[in-house]
Amino acid sequence: MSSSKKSPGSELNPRTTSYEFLGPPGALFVTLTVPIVIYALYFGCSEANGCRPDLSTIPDQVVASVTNPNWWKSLWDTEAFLMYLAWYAFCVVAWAVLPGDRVEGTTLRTGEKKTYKINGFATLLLALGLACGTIYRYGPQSFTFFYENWVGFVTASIVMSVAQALFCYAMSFQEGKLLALGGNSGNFIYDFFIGRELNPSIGSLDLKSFNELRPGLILWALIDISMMCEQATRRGGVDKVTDSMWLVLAFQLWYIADALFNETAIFTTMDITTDGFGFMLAVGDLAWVPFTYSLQARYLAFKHVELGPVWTATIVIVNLTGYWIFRAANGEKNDFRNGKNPKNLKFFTTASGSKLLTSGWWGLSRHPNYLGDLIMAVAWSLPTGFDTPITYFYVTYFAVLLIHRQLRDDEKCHKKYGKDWETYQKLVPFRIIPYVY
Ligand SMILES: NC(=O)C1=CN([C@@H]2O[C@H](COP(=O)(O)OP(=O)(O)OC[C@H]3O[C@@H](n4cnc5c(N)ncnc54)[C@H](OP(=O)(O)O)[C@@H]3O)[C@@H](O)[C@H]2O)C=CC1
Ligand SMILES: CC(C)=CCC[C@@H](C)[C@H]1CC=C2C3=C(CC[C@@]21C)[C@@]1(C)CC[C@H](O)C(C)(C)[C@@H]1CC3
Repeated sequence: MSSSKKSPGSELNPRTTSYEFLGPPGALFVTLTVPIVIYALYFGCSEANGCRPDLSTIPDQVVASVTNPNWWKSLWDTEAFLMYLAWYAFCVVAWAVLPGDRVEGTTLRTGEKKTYKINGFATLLLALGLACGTIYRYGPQSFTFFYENWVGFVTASIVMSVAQALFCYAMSFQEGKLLALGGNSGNFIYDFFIGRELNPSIGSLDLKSFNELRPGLILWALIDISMMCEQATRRGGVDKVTDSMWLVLAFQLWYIADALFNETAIFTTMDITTDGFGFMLAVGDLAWVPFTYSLQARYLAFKHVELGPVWTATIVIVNLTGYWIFRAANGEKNDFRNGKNPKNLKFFTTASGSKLLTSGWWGLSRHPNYLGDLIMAVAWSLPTGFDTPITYFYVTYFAVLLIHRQLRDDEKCHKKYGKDWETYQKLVPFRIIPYVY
């Protein structure tokens, strides 16, 4: 920490009195549902069923697997678990040894600022370099292990998420910890899910930002590459990979590289400023992102969709439009929160002293960045064609997540800015999509 002003006591760590996610039952529901959905997307969208599961047989299949006392053994793979641990260790070692600037985050309730090491992009380049080197030297068939051992890797990442969430929950009871305002209800299920401590760390390694940007996000890139290799192996070479697979790979790698290139922009997001690090973020970062966001690439590994130039160009335009809105909006807010206003945008000064942009992208809606992200989500699913709705799961889930997130953020800002937030809502009436929502 860069300066010490107040040490966290009960006045800085008040009890959480209002619940989100419908309280402990909702938190328990999401805790159990997220791992189930990750497995269900794998079994429901498989090569065997062509990603068109026969819904009438699902109840019988579920009963048959759950009544088999050894069902859990089919989810466990020691080799995949060890490989996953090696991957996680690689990310930690890369963070420790690769050079990177030390950058301060936003000001915490204590008046302090945390310092973060910025070398996520270098870690991505190293991981991509090693993966591409392996594929170049030994061929695409040497990099298909994620496709072949999918379930084992999913289980490994879920075990890691549970372990980290439990560890952080236990450590949050140590003296002097700054807690998340929303994660200190006293109810284990709820606080474990939301995250009790705001910024848990081991030494100078901040677990929340590390997990959000490195082991899960970079793994997503490697999984996509592995899916491309699976398709290349089946089709007889990387030069035979379909245009649809190249599009998904290019769009998602670009998104991941963008997040890591703009690593410091994460410090003004809700996850870092507001949420604790609990099971929600741990499983979201480590399991959900790599194994559900790569669904389109996994589908294309076994279903070889050819788009042709017109569809390809159309989808590229959709993705570029989304990316332009997403990057410009996040850039405007991030610059502004770091005391810069290069476009001379209009703003509104609240009684708290904090300012809110009212022109540029942030004058069009209260979350223009969500709109750009959603448009990109559509562009990532379109290359899979229209044979199955399951590859559009990401678009549907993401729309629900962003609408819910917007509601949570509105509530947070209302608490923070009071009447000024209502004035701001009148100045910028649309929530996400200008003139629509
Ligand atoms: N791919 C994925 O799965 C996901 C991607 N995302 C992306 O992450 C990015 C960050 O999202 P998120 O953290 O939810 O939200 P935002 O980046 O929109 O941050 C919200 C915060 O910005 C500040 N703010 C709100 N309005 C203004 C304004 N007019 N001017 C200046 N500051 C303002 C407020 O904080 P304060 O005033 O306190 O500074 C508010 O709490 C988005 O691009 C989103 O699309 C998010 C979730 C999942
Ligand atoms: C279902 C479930 C458990 C959901 C938890 C939500 C998480 C999956 C998402 C919460 C916020 C996220 C962000 C990104 C990935 C998804 C999660 C972790 C993000 C890292 C993706 C890349 C972007 O450029 C980003 C850095 C802006 C973004 C930050 C928020």
